[in-house]
Amino acid sequence: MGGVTLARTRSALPAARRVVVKIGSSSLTGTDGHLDLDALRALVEVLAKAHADGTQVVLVTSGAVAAGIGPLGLPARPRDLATMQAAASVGQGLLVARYAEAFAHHGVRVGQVLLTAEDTVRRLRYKNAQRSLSRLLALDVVPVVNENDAVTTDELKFGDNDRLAALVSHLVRADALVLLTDVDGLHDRPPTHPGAQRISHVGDLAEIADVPVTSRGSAVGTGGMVTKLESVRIATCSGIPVVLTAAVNAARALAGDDVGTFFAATGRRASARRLWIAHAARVRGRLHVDDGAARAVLGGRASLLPAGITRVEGDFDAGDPVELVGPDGVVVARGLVAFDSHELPALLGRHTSDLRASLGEGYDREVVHRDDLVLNGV
Ligand SMILES: Nc1ncnc2c1ncn2[C@@H]1O[C@H](COP(=O)(O)OP(=O)(O)O)[C@@H](O)[C@H]1O
Ligand SMILES: N[C@@H](CCC(=O)OP(=O)(O)O)C(=O)O
Repeated sequence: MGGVTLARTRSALPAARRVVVKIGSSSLTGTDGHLDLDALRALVEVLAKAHADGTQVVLVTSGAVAAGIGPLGLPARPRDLATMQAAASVGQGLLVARYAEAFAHHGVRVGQVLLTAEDTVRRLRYKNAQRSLSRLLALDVVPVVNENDAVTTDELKFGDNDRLAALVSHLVRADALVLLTDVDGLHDRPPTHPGAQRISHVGDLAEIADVPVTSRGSAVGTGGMVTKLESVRIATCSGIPVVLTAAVNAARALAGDDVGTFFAATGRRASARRLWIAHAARVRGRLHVDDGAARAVLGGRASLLPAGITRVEGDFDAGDPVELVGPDGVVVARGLVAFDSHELPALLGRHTSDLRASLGEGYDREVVHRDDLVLNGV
């Protein structure tokens, strides 16, 4: 599709050849917490029509945990990891079976793809997921994506599907992302507040910096508006426009009508790895750096060496995401650290030649390599 101009207006939607559509738990469940089959079928009808019109569709769907609540006789959505895993394991099969039936009704085949955060950060796994998704699309199948909740751990979990959807959009090089939820877009205050107004167009996220959003979602959703805006940030800063609207408006959103909130694309595509580092859900520690190191890193070309680190916070392993904090307490960058936290205190403030001489080869390496560093805001 076209370049920057198209992706700045809603005309990007009808022009899109490939869209990622994400539906949240809140839109797929009834008040009793069970899967709402009518809502699911209504969405499928819209997506099958888009598919028939020649748009490639990737569906990112929540609802596995919600779909497991009824069959397991749970009183409400579980909050502990083990019961969530169990509910998702029972619910995911049911969820995909319902999608397969509903799409089959329109002559469309679906393929289940379960991803973890690891699939977007490890290069080989990223390539693997990309190959699988693009083959499914080439075979005219609608991939039905969810997080692999039954096996993901707390540390490496997207948790909500909003960020997963943004990374999937990137993975498949989507022309647009549609986030479907239980409210018609971003409002100028939480929509339960009297007088809340829908915001129709956001050209840049800075415009809505003062809009109050809560991370408390519906009874079954996760993350509320906060994770949706994080997803919007990941997508728009990598060139993908987003529409955030109520599930009942899905068809109109795809048609480019004025429903929900349209977020214009602001940046160019970045690698999924860099996006993940920049937006990784859980930073495991913080490296406090001196002024010289902060400036060297902000300059964009330097790796972080032990000599520039003044203090280490947190308990992390080599490979974990950490924040780099300047002397003024401001986070300057995020990166993947190359040492375990317990190894670092002995290295702080020391020059690499000194470290090599006293501790041996391997200890003279960068603490965060520049390829693993992303400046604040990408
Ligand atoms: N400023 C705001 N504008 C719109 N919705 C908001 C805002 N602040 C908080 N929210 C809440 O975010 C909720 C949607 O998030 P969530 O329940 O996680 O949905 P989903 O299951 O679709 O991911 C809405 O029901 C709404 O109450
Ligand atoms: N992967 C989980 C989704 C977690 C969740 O609630 O996400 P969301 O409804 O998008 O806020 C599930 O299928 O239940």
